[in-house]
Amino acid sequence: MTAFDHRKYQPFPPVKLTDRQWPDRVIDRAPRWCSVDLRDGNQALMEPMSVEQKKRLFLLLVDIGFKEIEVGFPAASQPDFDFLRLLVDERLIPDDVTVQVLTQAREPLIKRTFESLVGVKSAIVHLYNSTSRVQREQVFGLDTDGIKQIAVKGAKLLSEYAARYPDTHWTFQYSPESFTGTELEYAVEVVDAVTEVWQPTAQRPAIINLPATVEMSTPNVYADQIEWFCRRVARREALLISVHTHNDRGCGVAAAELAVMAGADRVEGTLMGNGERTGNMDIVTMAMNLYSQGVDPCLQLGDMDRITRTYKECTQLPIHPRHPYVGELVFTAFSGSHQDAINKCLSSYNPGDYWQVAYLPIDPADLGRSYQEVIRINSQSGKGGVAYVLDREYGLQLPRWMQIDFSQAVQRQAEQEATELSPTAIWKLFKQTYVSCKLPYHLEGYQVTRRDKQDSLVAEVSIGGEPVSISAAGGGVVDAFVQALQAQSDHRIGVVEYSEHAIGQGEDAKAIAYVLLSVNGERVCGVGISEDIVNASLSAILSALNRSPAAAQPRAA
Ligand SMILES: CC(=O)SCCNC(=O)CCNC(=O)[C@H](O)C(C)(C)COP(=O)(O)OP(=O)(O)OC[C@H]1O[C@@H](n2cnc3c(N)ncnc32)[C@H](O)[C@@H]1OP(=O)(O)O
Ligand SMILES: CC(C)C(=O)C(=O)O
Repeated sequence: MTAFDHRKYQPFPPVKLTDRQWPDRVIDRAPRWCSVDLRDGNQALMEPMSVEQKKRLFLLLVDIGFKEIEVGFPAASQPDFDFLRLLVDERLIPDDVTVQVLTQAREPLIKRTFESLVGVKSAIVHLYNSTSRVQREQVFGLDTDGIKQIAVKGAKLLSEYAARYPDTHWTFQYSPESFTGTELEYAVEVVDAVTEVWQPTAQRPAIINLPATVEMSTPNVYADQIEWFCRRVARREALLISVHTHNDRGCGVAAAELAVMAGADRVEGTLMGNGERTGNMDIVTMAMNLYSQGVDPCLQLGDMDRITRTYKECTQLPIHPRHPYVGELVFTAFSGSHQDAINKCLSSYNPGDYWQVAYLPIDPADLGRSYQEVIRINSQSGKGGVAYVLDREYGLQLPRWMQIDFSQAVQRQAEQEATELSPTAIWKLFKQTYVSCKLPYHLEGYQVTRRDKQDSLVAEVSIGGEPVSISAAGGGVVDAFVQALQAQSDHRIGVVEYSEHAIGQGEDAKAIAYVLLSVNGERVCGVGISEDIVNASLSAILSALNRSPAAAQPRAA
């Protein structure tokens, strides 16, 4: 028997709900969001945030548009208490933002919690106690009644203390902590007992938060739990059902999404999912998921650079490069077929169209990211990606046959170096491969005369170091030059493909010509770049000849 013995664990029991409604629902508007970065996120940090860091993160959360922010557990620590006082004393809480604070159901802690809130215009006091079987039996050593009494006692204390501070608009929140490990009938019983004390109304609702304190099942089971609870709980119309999921199984976002479909009105979570163990539900991901479905997330996430910078500075945590929507690499494709598809979709996308770009679920520009990073080149890349980089960085529009030719050189180089090739390295390789090869053929000068739709060309070419004058007439200068070269050598030379365009604009503009020659039946590409298009075209032909093994042995007459 190995230590990895699955019989140690038991499956999570399904919820008996045969007429569940949530699978057919869609989310068509954002839930009420509550950020718990400054509490649940903070309590999970190796070094909890300083007051100064908390202030910076709070201001960011306000700018993002959170209207409910859990700012701490003020009775638990002096920095949390001091931070709340700073928010009040420096008048940092906007009128449309409600701060939330967490407390256990113990009188000294509740008393201190209310003291920390003196002078706040509006606040949510969040009371919790664990209700799960494991906690009842092993942590608290109490039966179901004993645990319910903790909640009821706490609820009464909240009402009593709130009455002492009538200048603040109070909202009460209760969490049957470890809800996912609590029998549903019992969770309803405890919550009903709490709301019996508070007597919430539709005008003055209480928040009932149903946490997946530990994620214990697949998200559909959590959704069943939420739908079941919403159907059975008393005073449903006077309650805001909130969910607070953790990510132990990696499904924190999915669980919150399904829970909203199952009837939750409100979602608690943190930026980038920081929080206990594998983290809280990631609000950025859930909000961006909504956005990518055409639903307004009601959070301003466009300045993602500021969000990630502040997050990293305040939490001292890195962000994984593949973190949904936010990671450094999530808008980057290295692989060839992805690059090809992205390149094609981006070139046919017009602003105002629905976003339909393969492999990019959202427009990187919406998060302040650039198209620059979309395609990067390594040994997994293909011609489309290389062409995209050369176009984006250097204005080159490689014809397809040229893309195929050059991508082989890129592939070889990427494999040799076993690393990513930067745009500069690709450009250097392009010039080395096509433009800088000046032996044995080199163009020294030329003269063209056009008469009766015929170009007569006289060109000075150095062949293997020997200056040679060649001449011919043809339908165009390229045709004339090829004929002149052919007459000069033993080789059969034909132009299979030709393409040209300008690079840049104005005085600095250059011409680039691409050519695919057939030399004794063998295909070879060449490129010429020059201030003038004729020079570029002739140089492209010589570049191809220089690259042709057959023509590498010229017969200079
Ligand atoms: C899922 C969550 O994230 S819940 C939030 C968790 N966050 C934190 O704990 C961070 C801040 N906490 C703290 O700083 C401390 O725990 C404090 C200051 C709140 C309390 O510290 P202590 O008084 O030393 O108690 P401790 O945290 O060990 O609590 C254990 C005691 O409180 C009781 N208790 C725990 N939770 C609750 C609760 N919600 N309501 C009432 N009593 C509770 C336990 O039964 C235990 O009682 P016992 O001493 O009679 O055995
Ligand atoms: C206090 C509660 C809501 C909590 O943080 C949790 O259950 O994870």
